Amino acid sequence: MQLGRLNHIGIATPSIEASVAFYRDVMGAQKVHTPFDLPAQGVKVCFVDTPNTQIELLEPLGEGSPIHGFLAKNPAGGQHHVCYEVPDIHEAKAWFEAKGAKVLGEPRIGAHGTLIFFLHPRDMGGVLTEIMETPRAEDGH
Ligand SMILES: CC[C@H](C(=O)O)C(=O)SCCNC(=O)CCNC(=O)[C@H](O)C(C)(C)COP(=O)(O)OP(=O)(O)OC[C@H]1O[C@@H](n2cnc3c(N)ncnc32)[C@H](O)[C@@H]1OP(=O)(O)O
Ligand SMILES: [Co+2]
Repeated sequence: MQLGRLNHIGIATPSIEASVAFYRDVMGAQKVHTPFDLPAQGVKVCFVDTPNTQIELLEPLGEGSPIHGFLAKNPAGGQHHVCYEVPDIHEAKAWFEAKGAKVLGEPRIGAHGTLIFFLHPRDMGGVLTEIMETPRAEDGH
């Protein structure tokens, strides 16, 4: 398996609106994308571009959101996960399983429209890690 680029850093927040204002007005973000809901993943998402990657702002969506647990421990929000790209999601899943890392659930469609999965933080040096298949040009993402 070949580790690709850092696609995004996931930041949990109680308010995407407030976080957008912070990244725009304090951090000088030049491009803030339109927020959108991902009900299947229990999140509202807003991407903020940086020159070499993206910030993925995540607000809980619905009772079962995985963000609720994080915000209960970190009410102001905080760094939630990192996401790396791979050329083949199924090859990557087999790779990490062979390394003994716990893959959380089956690959599913993520915020960029390609297959993703998560690796448990305890197997990743304490960092919740998302693996995402690199969008192909024809995917338009
Ligand atoms: C997919 C759409 C979008 C995209 O980019 O495409 C997203 O990124 S959506 C992001 C939100 N979705 C997820 O996070 C799914 C994967 N997450 C999970 O399955 C859970 O959050 C899990 C298993 C990481 C934690 O579950 P839960 O919160 O119920 O368990 P605990 O609170 O008991 O935590 C267990 C253990 O893990 C530590 N932990 C929890 N969250 C994190 C984190 N974000 N980063 C690092 N460590 C984390 C927690 O402290 C506990 O550690 P322990 O030493 O046992 O106390
Ligand atoms: Co993510």
